[in-house]
Amino acid sequence: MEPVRLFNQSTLQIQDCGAKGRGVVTTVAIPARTIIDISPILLFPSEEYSTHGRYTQLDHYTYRWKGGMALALGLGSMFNHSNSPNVGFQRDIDSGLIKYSTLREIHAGEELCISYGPNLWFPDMEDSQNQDKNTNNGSSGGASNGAMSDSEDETAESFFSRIQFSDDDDDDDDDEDGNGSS
Ligand SMILES: C[S@@+](CC[C@H](N)C(=O)[O-])C[C@H]1O[C@@H](n2cnc3c(N)ncnc32)[C@H](O)[C@@H]1O
Repeated sequence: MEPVRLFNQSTLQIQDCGAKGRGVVTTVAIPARTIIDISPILLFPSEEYSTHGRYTQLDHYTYRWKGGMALALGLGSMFNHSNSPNVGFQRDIDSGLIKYSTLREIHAGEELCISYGPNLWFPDMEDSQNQDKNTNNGSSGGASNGAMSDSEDETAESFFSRIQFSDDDDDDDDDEDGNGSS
């Protein structure tokens, strides 16, 4: 593999994003179509993932990948979901990397979000109905909310089909538009 230059992330920070848990926020404005991060991945072969990984915290963090499931190391695991994402991603299967780029101009202080696709496994806190519920219940929500129990009875097959991050080498252009659903 050729050496890959990574990015200085001094203008991005991880912070508490309320009911969504931690998220990535920019401290400066970023122009559209700017690469903001390149995350190397750790590949879990399909069998290992279906036997072990899916029963762990990885269940919240992995991307579909050729031959299994991939954990993005670094920022790639920290982007929350939005139905109107401001960041797209493109997988480089051969190099084991995911490249993240802005889809539009982003203002200082904005959270950077990708689209996980249509089949979310948690109540989307960007959805105003869920925000209301969260406020009314006084629930903290976030990465460990009860939504995961909804998937406990799923088969491995349905589990793999509900994970949003893009599944197909040929749909990288879609990913760039933030619509990299399976
Ligand atoms: C890849 S992790 C993102 C980082 C995570 N927020 C954290 O604190 O580690 C995905 C998890 O973040 C939470 N999440 C992401 N986007 C969300 C959203 N729009 N609404 C509610 N929860 C969200 C969910 O719990 C999901 O399983």
